[in-house]
Amino acid sequence: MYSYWHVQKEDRVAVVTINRPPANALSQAALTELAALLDELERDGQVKAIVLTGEGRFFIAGADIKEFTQLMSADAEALAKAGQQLFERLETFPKPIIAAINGACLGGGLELAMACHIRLAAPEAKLGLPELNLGIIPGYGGTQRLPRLVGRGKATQMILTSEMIGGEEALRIGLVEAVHPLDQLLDEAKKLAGAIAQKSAVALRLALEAVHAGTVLGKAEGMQREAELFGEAFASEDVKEGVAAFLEKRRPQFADR
Ligand SMILES: C/C=C/C(=O)SCCNC(=O)CCNC(=O)[C@H](O)C(C)(C)COP(=O)(O)OP(=O)(O)OC[C@H]1O[C@@H](n2cnc3c(N)ncnc32)[C@H](O)[C@@H]1OP(=O)(O)O
Repeated sequence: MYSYWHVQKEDRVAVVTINRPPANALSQAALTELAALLDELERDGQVKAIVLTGEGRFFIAGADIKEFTQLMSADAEALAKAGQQLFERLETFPKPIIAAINGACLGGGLELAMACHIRLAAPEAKLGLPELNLGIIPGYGGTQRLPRLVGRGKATQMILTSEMIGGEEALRIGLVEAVHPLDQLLDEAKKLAGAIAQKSAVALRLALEAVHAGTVLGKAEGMQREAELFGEAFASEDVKEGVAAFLEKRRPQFADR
């Protein structure tokens, strides 16, 4: 159904794999398909968590550089805005998205991974924003998200030098949450997604929104939003089940309502 994205749904988790040899570069067509795929995953009530990974030895080596040869300045601005919008959609997606970074995760690839909610990596992954090597700058949100994740100094250093770091270094600076051997990475990501999928879909959505609010609003407004969302959680059926299950010393069976 999609030319560049393979989707496997299993136990309420969708594993989405980009397959665009040789480097899984993000062409405009691949990004258009990703937007449609997100629509599908949002609608699918069976899917509660998503794992995003790359086929072969690359995660995503960036935007497709071959599409840059004819790009004019005005078109480039529009292209950046469209990419930013799509990655904003990932960041505000109502279901958790885990990036399983299996290999080169560069430029637009890292920008996509940074828009995901959680990142896991293999030690041999290579993460970086090497756009300056091409005489351009990151354009899909990299200059904004990287400093928020690793601090302004380290982000500026990575962007200005185009340095690529491995999974362990990415873990050390807070760019990824965990490192797993490559042959276990996908299983670990699925395991994490599966554990998350046990929660109420309502609470997952509200928690994601509350955390995101904190990154775009000031603290006082973020607190206000958290209180509102806390109130919304109490309007769900799942809160009754969660509290009853705790009191009855059993596992909750959430209806996701
Ligand atoms: C708004 C967003 C902007 C951006 O994202 S700009 C792009 C940022 N990304 C980059 O600059 C990364 C460019 N790629 C590389 O630096 C290297 O590649 C790697 C480090 C990822 C891998 O190096 P190695 O293992 O030596 O492989 P290889 O022979 O360079 O690449 C294998 C094939 O993949 C193609 N390729 C790699 N990255 C891209 C890309 N981003 N766009 C289009 N093609 C790419 C190559 O050309 C080549 O292809 P062939 O085998 O036909 O020669």
